[in-house]
Amino acid sequence: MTDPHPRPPRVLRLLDPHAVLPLARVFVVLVGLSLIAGVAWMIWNARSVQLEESQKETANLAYALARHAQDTVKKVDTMLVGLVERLDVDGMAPQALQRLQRLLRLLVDASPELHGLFAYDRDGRWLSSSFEQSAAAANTSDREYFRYHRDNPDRGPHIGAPVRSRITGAWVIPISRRLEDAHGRFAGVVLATVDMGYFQRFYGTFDINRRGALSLTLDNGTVLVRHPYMERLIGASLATGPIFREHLPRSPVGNATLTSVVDGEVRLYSYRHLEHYPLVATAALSQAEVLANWRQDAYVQLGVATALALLLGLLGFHLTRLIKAGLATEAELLGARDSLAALNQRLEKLALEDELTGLANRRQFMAALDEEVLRAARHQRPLALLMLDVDHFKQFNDLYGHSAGDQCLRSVAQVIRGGQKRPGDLAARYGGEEFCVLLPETDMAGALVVAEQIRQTLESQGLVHAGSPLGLVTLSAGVHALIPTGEAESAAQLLHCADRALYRAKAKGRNRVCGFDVSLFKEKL
Ligand SMILES: Nc1nc2c(ncn2[C@@H]2O[C@H](COP(=O)(O)OP(=O)(O)OP(=O)(O)O)[C@@H](O)[C@H]2O)c(=O)[nH]1
Repeated sequence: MTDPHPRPPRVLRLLDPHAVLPLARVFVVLVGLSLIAGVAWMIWNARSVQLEESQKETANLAYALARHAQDTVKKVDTMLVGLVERLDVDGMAPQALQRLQRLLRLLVDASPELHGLFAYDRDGRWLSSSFEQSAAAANTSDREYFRYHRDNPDRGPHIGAPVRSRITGAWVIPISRRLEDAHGRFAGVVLATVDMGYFQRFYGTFDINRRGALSLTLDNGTVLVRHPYMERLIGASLATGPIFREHLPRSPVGNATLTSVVDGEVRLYSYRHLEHYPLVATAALSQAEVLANWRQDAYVQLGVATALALLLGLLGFHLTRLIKAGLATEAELLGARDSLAALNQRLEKLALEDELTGLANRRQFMAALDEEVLRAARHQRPLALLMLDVDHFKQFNDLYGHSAGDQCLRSVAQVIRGGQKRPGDLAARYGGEEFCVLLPETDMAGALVVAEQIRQTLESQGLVHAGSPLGLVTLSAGVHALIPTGEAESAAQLLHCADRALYRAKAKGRNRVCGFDVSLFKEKL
């Protein structure tokens, strides 16, 4: 058996409006999530780009600081080399030292980075200086740089921790070289003090926002210069900080994002160890400041994306409501269509069926008769018609009443319905107490047998009819069969002849079957 409602293919099932509703919900959620995810990705990407750019900026800054420190120290050291040479050649006689003092003053006046130039003997006593002789600076043997050169044969430059000048009180960075006599013994120290303000002014020209930091340190972590200036950091040690502990031992140049050991600020750091001196230049920008603009943009973008996602959600909600309403309307329409179809079927049945007996009515019978006549004519096959009429039915009604008469007609109809043997046979109520049975593919002999069977069956039912001579309900039947010519009159001819035969059955005493016999009828058919 074929399924009256076959399952549609998968693609069509997806287009089914009931499947569309969850699909629409999933679609709206996915689009909303994709929107937010896309914007979040863009924001995160912009953050990485911003950090990368800022890190490049700090690397360039560190390079500029290192370059500046390198040039400054080199220039000062070149002067020290010249001074050592001069003392070696001219000796330390008072006249030579007086000439030296004039030179030292000229050099300091011509060098903005210099605070002062000094020469001390092996005991740390003042030999010559760019300053007038001062009691405070008369002996320098307690200074770290002096002790370094006294105890160390190294003749290279030495950069010391910052100290306060004993003459001016200013912070200075001491750069010094060892003096030796002809036998290579320690003979004293030449010293250049570099003005810390010189570095501070230079560092102040860079824009590092409010919380950035620039510094110059010895490679052991001792702070020489720090911008913005912090008194407590000058000479302090950053040796325990991550740059000196972890990064510098691995690479002389590098970048890192670190939390400052000084003030706890998270900064993007770039450091660079000078090529020829034990100095490290460091530039750092505050991560919070670097990301400030990005953060503001991110809030705006996220706000817009969230608003769009909400709007999308609202539209989706509205859309699903519309789909739901559409589905409900569709269901109602389908229900109405089904009811209408059922009603139509019922009306069709009513239009073709006799209400009292449930047999085909006269309209259906006439249509079937025309059709069967044409079919039989086409195939040149016999077609038979029985006309059956209940005997003395008027008396039955009169005796038992109209509703008992109806019931009797139903019983008769039941018997006649039982007379239909083949699927093509059609029993109908022709009108009143008169019935017809149409028998395709049946000749006169076969039709007479069917009619007789019906008559006998009714008789054998024993339906009491006091007004009938037999005391039972009986019927009379007229039968005719023919092979239609195909002309329109065949149907009328069949009806007419069967009716004539019925008339004859009635005339012959009722409760009998008569076939139409043309010889017995005078009239021309
Ligand atoms: N109860 C009932 N009676 C009907 C119906 N249709 C027709 N009749 C009655 O059937 C009777 C038919 O009577 P007649 O045509 O005189 O025929 P008859 O009394 O059967 O006599 P014969 O046919 O000559 O034996 C009439 O009294 C009709 O009123 C019906 O649907 N129900």
